[in-house]
Amino acid sequence: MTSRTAKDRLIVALDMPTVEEAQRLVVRLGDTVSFYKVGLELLFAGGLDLARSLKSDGKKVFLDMKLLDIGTTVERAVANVTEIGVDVLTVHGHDLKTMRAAVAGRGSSKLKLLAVTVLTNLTGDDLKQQGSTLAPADLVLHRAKLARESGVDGVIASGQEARRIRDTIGPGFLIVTPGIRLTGSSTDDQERITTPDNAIASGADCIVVGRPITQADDPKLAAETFVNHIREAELPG
Ligand SMILES: O=C(O)c1cc(=O)[nH]c(=O)n1[C@@H]1O[C@H](COP(=O)(O)O)[C@@H](O)[C@H]1O
Repeated sequence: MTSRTAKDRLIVALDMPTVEEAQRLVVRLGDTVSFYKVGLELLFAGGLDLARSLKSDGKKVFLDMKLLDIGTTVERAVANVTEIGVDVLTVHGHDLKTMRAAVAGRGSSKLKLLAVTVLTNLTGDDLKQQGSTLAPADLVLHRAKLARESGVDGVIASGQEARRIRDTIGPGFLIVTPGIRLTGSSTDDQERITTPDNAIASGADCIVVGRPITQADDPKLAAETFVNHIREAELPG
């Protein structure tokens, strides 16, 4: 996650119903994509085996489990995840206990832990329903500070919040941003979206892209387009 070629900064979310479909997509994407996210949908359809096989093919793998439970359970679950040999794991960033338990469970392994701040499909009204009086950007920043304090490696947030997180917390703290869309494309069920260019220019380390690539007529071309946007955003000035 520390390498910073434009290609390594694109994480493709393999949100697909079956491992076979995901494998076909990985073959089509070939060398264009080096980093994959395996999340809840695929995890309940044999996704862990796919995660292992992606690792043995030299890809980076992000296991998106969004863990949230009592500390003992989180700690032991994360300890078991370290045995799988993936690169990144998500936990919820709601409280210090969960994140500290994840850090304890990671032990001395190289597993990177990312805390999910406020899901990118949520708005201020959704937060009010949850009983929070904070605006999404303020709650994200609050949770990013907790995440820093807990010892996890970084956060998942919208690109809209990346600049504030980077300015407040500084370098060396990972910011990974889903909810990425090219200008004019469908937002699907996402709310706090940004373009890849804006996310990278705002200090994001990596962007997560699912449907704009997985459901594109030409997924390889779509992935190349996102890598090009990252590259352009990296250019000085
Ligand atoms: O943890 C995540 O990866 C995540 C957090 C978040 O706040 N928002 C979010 O969309 N995601 C994931 O990022 C991916 C976004 O997919 P698309 O909207 O299809 O690009 C999905 O796999 C989501 O599960």
